[in-house]
Amino acid sequence: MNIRIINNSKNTLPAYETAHAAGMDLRADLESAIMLQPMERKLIPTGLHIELPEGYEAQIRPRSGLAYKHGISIVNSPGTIDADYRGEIKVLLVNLSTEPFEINTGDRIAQMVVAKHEQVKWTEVEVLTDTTRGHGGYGHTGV
Ligand SMILES: O=c1ccn([C@H]2C[C@H](O)[C@@H](COP(=O)(O)OP(=O)(O)OP(=O)(O)O)O2)c(=O)[nH]1
Ligand SMILES: [Mg+2]
Repeated sequence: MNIRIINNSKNTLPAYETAHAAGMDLRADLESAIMLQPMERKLIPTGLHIELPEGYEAQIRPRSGLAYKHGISIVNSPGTIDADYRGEIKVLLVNLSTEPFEINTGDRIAQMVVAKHEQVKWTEVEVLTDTTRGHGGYGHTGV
């Protein structure tokens, strides 16, 4: 599918790194390098604006390599880009390690998965259909 995009950064457009990748890597769009101190969070600009079709969302997810090697994650993971959002896509990074982490413009900081979603209409009732699970949850089948 084609999606309209504005790229106000000097970075290449987000791209799938392998043939069947689900996510496109997003790159930081910065005027100068940023340091993320331990437990600090910062909203990182990408310079990108997109026009998703109705019925689609984009999810902003952490990259496992950055998470494993440097403790870099996303506070609101997965971030949600709504189809009617026209603002700049930003990534809310957090440094969960004990070492400062430097981010430079062009660094691949997150990945974006475009997915279909439903919008539901509620049918309000007094009783829900019974199931074997019922109210069981939070490990009620064992750990
Ligand atoms: O990681 C993110 C999450 C959100 N957004 C943008 C796109 C999204 O459509 C909008 C609103 O996000 P969300 O609904 O998660 O935030 P909110 O706190 O509910 O704000 P709003 O009241 O604007 O919906 O912010 C981003 O750029 N990056
Ligand atoms: Mg919202």
